Amino acid sequence: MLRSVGSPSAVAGASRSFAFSSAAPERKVAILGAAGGIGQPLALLMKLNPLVSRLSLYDIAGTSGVAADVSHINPPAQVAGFVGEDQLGEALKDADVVIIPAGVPRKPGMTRDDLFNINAGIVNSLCTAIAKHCPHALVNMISNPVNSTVSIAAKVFKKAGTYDEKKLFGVTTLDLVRAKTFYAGKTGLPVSDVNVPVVGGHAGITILPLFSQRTQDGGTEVVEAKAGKGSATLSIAYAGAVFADACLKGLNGAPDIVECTLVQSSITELPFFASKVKLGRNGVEEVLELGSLSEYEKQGNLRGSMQFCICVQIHRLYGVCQSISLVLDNSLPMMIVVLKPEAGCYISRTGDLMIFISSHHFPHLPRGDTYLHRATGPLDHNAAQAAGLPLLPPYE
Ligand SMILES: NC(=O)C1=CN([C@@H]2O[C@H](COP(=O)(O)OP(=O)(O)OC[C@H]3O[C@@H](n4cnc5c(N)ncnc54)[C@H](O)[C@@H]3O)[C@@H](O)[C@H]2O)C=CC1
Ligand SMILES: O=C([O-])CC(=O)C(=O)O
Repeated sequence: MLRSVGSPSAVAGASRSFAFSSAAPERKVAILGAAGGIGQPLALLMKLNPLVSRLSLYDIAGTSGVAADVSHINPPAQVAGFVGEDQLGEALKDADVVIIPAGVPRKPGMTRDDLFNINAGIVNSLCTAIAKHCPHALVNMISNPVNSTVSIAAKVFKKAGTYDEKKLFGVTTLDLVRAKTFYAGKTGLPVSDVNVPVVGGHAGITILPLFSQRTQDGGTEVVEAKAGKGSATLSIAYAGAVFADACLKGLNGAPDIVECTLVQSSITELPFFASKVKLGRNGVEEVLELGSLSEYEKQGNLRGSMQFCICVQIHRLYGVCQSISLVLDNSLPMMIVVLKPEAGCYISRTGDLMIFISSHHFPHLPRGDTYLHRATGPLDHNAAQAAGLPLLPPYE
């Protein structure tokens, strides 16, 4: 571990735009995955934030160098680097806000959901540690697929008895940042005059900006431009810093802090939905209504919601599945799931590949419980129950 020596701020006005008040209470922010492509510039931006008094940088490797480097910047936040699981508890202790960009980014040709298997495990173990060491912290989830990793975090916190729906956020701020930039670019308006709410989730058609396809495809645009060297890092570091700043302002009691973010919500039929949220001393103060939508937006919302439903199903399957991918068939989302062998015995007609969806796309897959009184079809009875999924109708 490496600790830096804090010095009084010699850089007057350095990135003061993130500040709310110089007489703010002491706040500790922890970044998990701090040595990565996002983690490093995010560490820099959080060091510049005068609302941060302690900055804790955690990763499985490489944080000593990042912490040493960032600690030399003048704003006064104390920086500490922590490496490896043994130091995770200390990294998290007393944190007010935990930001999680830990996990693998996608490569060209991949969807965010292709990252599920690896990142779900990472998020699972980090959230288990958060529940133990800083159960009251606000948690800002950046790791993809955000639509599912937020659900996994909720599940871990519920299991630990620490879940507070007001304190868990999927960071969708980059969608807003993009929407503002693209809209301003198109209209010639100053970006500071543009405000485009983006609702739904953070993947493809689940991202519902109110005007532009480009925001939905913004992530893919960067993935392709980086040609295998990762996904957006600098813009999401900026977006993550903007959102964390809003969280800190809310915690400190600043009035009227509203950001779009993915939270537990009852404004649609989905358990988690990104929309405008008022932030306060306890995290979420109010989830604001969507307001009126155009016909196009309503349609987008429907399609996005359908895909998002599948993300929710995925999170239920976590633990019994070996791999999951999503495909779009005639614009309808379909989930392809390969179960872990230990999830139960099942006879698969297509190797280990099982295709199903919770709705009516495949109503007649074989199941076998009518005559054999046990599952024999591709969707094993026990696995389905473990995943909390409805059983499919018997084979006819
Ligand atoms: N929410 C959003 O808007 C965005 C999300 N992302 C997502 O953020 C994630 C990170 O992206 P990058 O920083 O570019 O990836 P990266 O590979 O450059 O960095 C990830 C870091 O996570 C660390 N890590 C891995 N396992 C860990 C563990 N168990 N504990 C702590 N740290 C661990 C790695 O050592 C690495 O330093 C990806 O899943 C990416 O898809 C990326 C852009 C935007
Ligand atoms: O597209 C990706 O893989 C990373 C991401 O979430 C974004 O840039 O919005």
